[in-house]
Amino acid sequence: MLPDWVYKKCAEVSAVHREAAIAQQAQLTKPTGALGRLEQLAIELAALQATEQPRAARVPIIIFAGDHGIVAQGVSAYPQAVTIAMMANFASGGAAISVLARELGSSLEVVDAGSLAEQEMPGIVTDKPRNGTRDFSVEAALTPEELAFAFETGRRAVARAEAHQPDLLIFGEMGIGNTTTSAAIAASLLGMSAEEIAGSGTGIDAAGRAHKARVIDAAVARHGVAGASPENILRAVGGLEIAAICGAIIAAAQRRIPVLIDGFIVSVAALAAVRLNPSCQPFLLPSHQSAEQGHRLVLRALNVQPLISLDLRLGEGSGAAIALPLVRSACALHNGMATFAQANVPDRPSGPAG
Ligand SMILES: O=C(O)c1ccc[n+]([C@@H]2O[C@H](COP(=O)([O-])O)[C@@H](O)[C@H]2O)c1
Ligand SMILES: Cc1cc2nc[nH]c2cc1C
Repeated sequence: MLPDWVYKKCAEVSAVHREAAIAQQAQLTKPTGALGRLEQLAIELAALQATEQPRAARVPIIIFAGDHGIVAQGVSAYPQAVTIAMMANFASGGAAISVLARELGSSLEVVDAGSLAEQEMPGIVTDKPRNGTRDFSVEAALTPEELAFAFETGRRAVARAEAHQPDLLIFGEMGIGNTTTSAAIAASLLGMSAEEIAGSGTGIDAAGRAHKARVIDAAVARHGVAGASPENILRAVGGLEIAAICGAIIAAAQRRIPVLIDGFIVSVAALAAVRLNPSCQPFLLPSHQSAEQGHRLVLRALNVQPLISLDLRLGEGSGAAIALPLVRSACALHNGMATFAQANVPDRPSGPAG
């Protein structure tokens, strides 16, 4: 159902560079382990990038947008028209991620992966098989061909980003209704009830959340996708921007480009990517834990620990962008600190007493 490249092995993580980075960390002028998880981050990045000097300088941001037929069931606090309006806001520089991209010196590309926009929009790449998904409470969201197209959309975006020689990539998303879609995918992949995973998204109340969970559980049962293959889950209850991100993650890992994972929706796309192609797993770097209820469960399933937890629930790649300076600090420390020998600082004595 999906293109062959989706299943091709991702780049090898370099054990040689991991060992070299571990040895380098041990020589830096600090008590062993004193930089905590930043040490691990630098070591993993060195292994992923197969380099002695891990880098997080060039980090293009790509936002994939899509609309969701499921909004007809009253599952979002905001009108569907926000998706297209925010796409224009990203492109004209007024959205949170636009500000963060400028602050970080990152390029920002907006891809219409499946919004309801009838026409091409200025400053936005249009690359979609249809306008919006079907309402998955009544029929499958996508055809197999539409799903395959969305994966290619993700791969094409990564191929364009390669021109910037990225050290890392950040993928963001925009799509009113996409926390419902993501919760349906996550519930199906994890074999859990929507009650455990569905959150308040853009801000629905407790009654709205209970309704959202019922809509999801009924749809998962209707399509019979609890515990099904990721391909069937994405076709039945998926979203075009989510499938595009899934393809983009695999394509990035195949090109040895680590990805800083954003919030709930991007993490669900990452979980589907890992289920489709487990060799992309090491290339997923955590950023933040979103306020969306199910994010903790999805991060646990991905086996990653978030760097920060600031109750963000914006999406757009904003959590990853906010966490990027920590990754940059980890690299700068790894590459720039003096060793005990260079600085003439006495190291801890080796042996049992040391
Ligand atoms: O990234 C997150 O964790 C996150 C959590 C809640 C909401 N969002 C954003 O809000 C939109 C989806 O919310 P909703 O309520 O319409 O499903 C979508 O555009 C996401 O970018 C994002
Ligand atoms: C205004 C607005 C901005 C967003 N950015 C990402 N999701 C969003 C949802 C809304 C409603």
